[in-house]
Amino acid sequence: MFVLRQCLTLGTKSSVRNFAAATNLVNVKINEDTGVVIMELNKPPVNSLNYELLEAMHRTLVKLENERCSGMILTSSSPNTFSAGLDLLEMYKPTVDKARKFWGMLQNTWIKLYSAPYPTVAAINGHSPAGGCLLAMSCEYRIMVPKKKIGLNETQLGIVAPQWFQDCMKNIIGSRQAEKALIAGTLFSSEEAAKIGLIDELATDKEDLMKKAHDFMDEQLGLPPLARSTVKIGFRKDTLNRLINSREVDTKYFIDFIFQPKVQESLEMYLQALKKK
Ligand SMILES: CCCCC/C=C\CCC/C=C/CC(=O)SCCNC(=O)CCNC(=O)[C@H](O)C(C)(C)COP(=O)(O)OP(=O)(O)OC[C@H]1O[C@@H](n2cnc3c(N)ncnc32)[C@H](O)[C@@H]1OP(=O)(O)O
Repeated sequence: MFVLRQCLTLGTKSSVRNFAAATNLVNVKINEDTGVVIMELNKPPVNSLNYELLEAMHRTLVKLENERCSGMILTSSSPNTFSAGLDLLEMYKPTVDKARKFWGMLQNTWIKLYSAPYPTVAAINGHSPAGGCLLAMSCEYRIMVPKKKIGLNETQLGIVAPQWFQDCMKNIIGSRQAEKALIAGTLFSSEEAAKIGLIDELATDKEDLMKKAHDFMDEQLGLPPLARSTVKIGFRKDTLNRLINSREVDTKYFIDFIFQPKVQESLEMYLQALKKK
């Protein structure tokens, strides 16, 4: 039986209440029979990743790992968008302290998600540009509804996908395809993404998406968990360590980059264009 609880919920009833009072940016549903969790991003309208949403995700991921959840399906409550990527307002005219805190939380969240020992599936129920694509790529398996867009489109916005975003893409679609996609800032349709292996499966609609996500999870739950997670971490450790060993440098790149007047100009124009749509 599924029980809907808000961020976070593997504890007692009273701890559920405490967490629910803290935030509703992430909904967490647990199948109490299997221990499989559905984490649903819930920041309307487009799940842009601001500090608060990332912090809620990070807190959830820490809890899931501590409580030994058996698997996690990542999806969103938005009808049209999985995640619009990083919240552009976090990068537009922030203070240095705010930008540093934001970037640190993004790094924390990615490290936890990418290294999660339990199986992870992205049930991509809508558009998934840039940081949204990063979240999807950090899961082990990706299933997507038709006729939406996914990719690392940063170049198109006059910004640059950080090295670890690029590494994730390279690990999935290979160096040549990733180089082309990153230079052009390509947003692939769901169908194109399936062709190049950026996503693993297409679903017909949200219901089919969740069914396929559960099917994948059932397969994974049939495998010995320690062997499974050891192989997973073996594949991911170089990519993880590359960021873990250079977090400060990565943060400095981010800060130096976004504070350039040209980058601020690009962000301003892009934000205006989004508002005018
Ligand atoms: C040398 C080394 C250099 C290292 C450099 C280091 C770092 C720099 C790079 C950092 C990396 C950044 C990665 C990112 O994730 S950047 C974000 C990129 N995101 C996007 O391009 C997506 C933008 N959004 C869209 O395309 C669409 O919104 C959509 C997701 C397709 C959904 O479309 P739709 O349903 O039609 O919704 P609207 O467009 O009308 O949007 C509704 C509402 O939401 C606002 N909004 C949308 N996206 C964002 C966002 N990412 N951040 C903040 N706000 C967003 C939009 O403005 C609307 O607002 P209003 O309702 O107020 O009009």
